[in-house]
Amino acid sequence: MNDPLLRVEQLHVSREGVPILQGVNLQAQAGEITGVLGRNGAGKSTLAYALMGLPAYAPSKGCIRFAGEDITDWSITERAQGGLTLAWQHPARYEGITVRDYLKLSASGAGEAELTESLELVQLAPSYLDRLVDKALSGGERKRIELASVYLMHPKLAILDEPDSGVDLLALGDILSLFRRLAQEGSGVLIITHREDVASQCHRSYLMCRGHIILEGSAEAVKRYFLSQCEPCGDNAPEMSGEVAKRV
Ligand SMILES: Nc1ncnc2c1ncn2[C@@H]1O[C@H](COP(=O)(O)OP(=O)(O)OP(=O)(O)O)[C@@H](O)[C@H]1O
Repeated sequence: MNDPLLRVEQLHVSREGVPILQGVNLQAQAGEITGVLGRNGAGKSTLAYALMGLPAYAPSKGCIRFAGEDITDWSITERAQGGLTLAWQHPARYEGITVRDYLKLSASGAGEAELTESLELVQLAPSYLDRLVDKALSGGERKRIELASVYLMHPKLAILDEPDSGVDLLALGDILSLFRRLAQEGSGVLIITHREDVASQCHRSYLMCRGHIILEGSAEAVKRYFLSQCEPCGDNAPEMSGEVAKRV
């Protein structure tokens, strides 16, 4: 098998002295959608921020290899220039900038037709190009615009942190078809989600629990395990030991 686009090995990340990720191993391939499924607090966003290179999430141990390079010590800018992009769980507002100009930050050479097509893919009318990316846009509209900008970037790897958050009115199928299209055009897509119906659309999935990857396998098998085993466990959460995920 080809070297994967992304290979994470034994990643450990702490926040203010508290260990959050504890030996995470995972891979993502170009042209595929990979899912990381887990309940609230499992460590999914921490993983996304560590992959993107946010300084507060620098790993204490482990290695991130991307497109054949060890990027563990690369800055966010270097990772972005290398083709890694993150769509945030809660997209930012950019006061005073139009949607057109915001999208052009992702694809400076894009013409009007390309910008309009990217909005169509997230079910927004072309008239949104003239709107401002400010508080007058709903959270769901900002999220769709952010997803359109990720599409326009054609990144090597798009990391999508809870990509459906705030988009209740947008049929899940619409955003999933956007991700499928990104993958068909050659990007790797890493979806981070607590929704098993989102994860079930991936080519492969990982199940994360309390900072560990506990299971990897086909999206359907991981979903089945999640639904049958992963009740919210609160204080009764199992102690994690060992760092090798079960394969299903
Ligand atoms: N600065 C911090 N200090 C201590 N614990 C932290 C800190 N930041 C995050 N955590 C804890 O790390 C765990 C993982 O957080 P993270 O946001 O990565 O989870 P998540 O899986 O993305 O959750 P959600 O689905 O709710 O967004 C949580 O228990 C959280 O409380």
